[in-house]
Amino acid sequence: MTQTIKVAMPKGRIYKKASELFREAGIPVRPDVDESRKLVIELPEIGMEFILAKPVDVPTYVEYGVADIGIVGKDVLLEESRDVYELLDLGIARCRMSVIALPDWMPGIYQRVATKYPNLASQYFREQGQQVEVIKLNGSIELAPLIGLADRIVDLVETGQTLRENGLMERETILDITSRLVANRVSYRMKNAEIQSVCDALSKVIPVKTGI
Ligand SMILES: Nc1ncnc2c1ncn2[C@@H]1O[C@H](COP(=O)(O)OP(=O)(O)OP(=O)(O)O)[C@@H](O)[C@H]1O
Ligand SMILES: O=P(O)(O)OC[C@H]1O[C@H](OP(=O)(O)OP(=O)(O)O)[C@H](O)[C@@H]1O
Repeated sequence: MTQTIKVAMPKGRIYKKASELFREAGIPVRPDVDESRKLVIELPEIGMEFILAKPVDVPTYVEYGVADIGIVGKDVLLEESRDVYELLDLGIARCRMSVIALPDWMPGIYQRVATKYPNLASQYFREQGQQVEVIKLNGSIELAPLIGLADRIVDLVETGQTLRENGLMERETILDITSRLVANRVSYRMKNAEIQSVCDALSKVIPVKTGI
């Protein structure tokens, strides 16, 4: 007998691309989450259930096994350090994590860095031998150097539009990012055939890397 697979899907910007990928793989997830407030979507006809979560919480749901698999950006996966299996690079929501500053930024003795990713940023600057104070923010990170909260920021860059419109410069790239399919360790053993078949279906429709 096949068992139901619970999937933690990130709401927000990844949802559209991830749901498109599922539909291309023959799994009929609803294309748009904005029109409804329903957070659990059951698809008993194909033995799947979708949980719509805040992106940063996806690894938590998967680690605790309330979702068998989930979709999450590599940025969040590394920042959260949850105990999950990374199964597939889905090639969607491609961007990079970079160190960013105003054009006149100069290295100084006492430096502050603002970011949504305090763990990754602290590790990066430690490895670079740079002593910095990391300040955690939850969004609009590019504001921090503009209004004097921080000297530099660590944030995501996709098109570069946010940097251009705020007169900021990318100094170094830390990491290339895409969304990943992750699995709970126990589910991966107990529901292996079902998880593997989702994996196989998705891997056939992963977009080919173009550019950046
Ligand atoms: N500009 C971008 N281009 C491509 N991918 C991005 C971009 N910004 C974020 N991502 C990816 O999408 C994921 C979710 O983005 P983000 O954290 O901005 O969430 P959101 O969808 O806006 O929801 P929330 O703000 O509620 O967390 C990130 O973890 C990252 O992997
Ligand atoms: O290079 P771009 O194409 O301009 O994309 C980069 C921007 O996208 C993300 O912000 P998001 O839209 O998630 O807003 P927030 O982090 O400020 O909430 C990221 O934090 C950058 O600010």
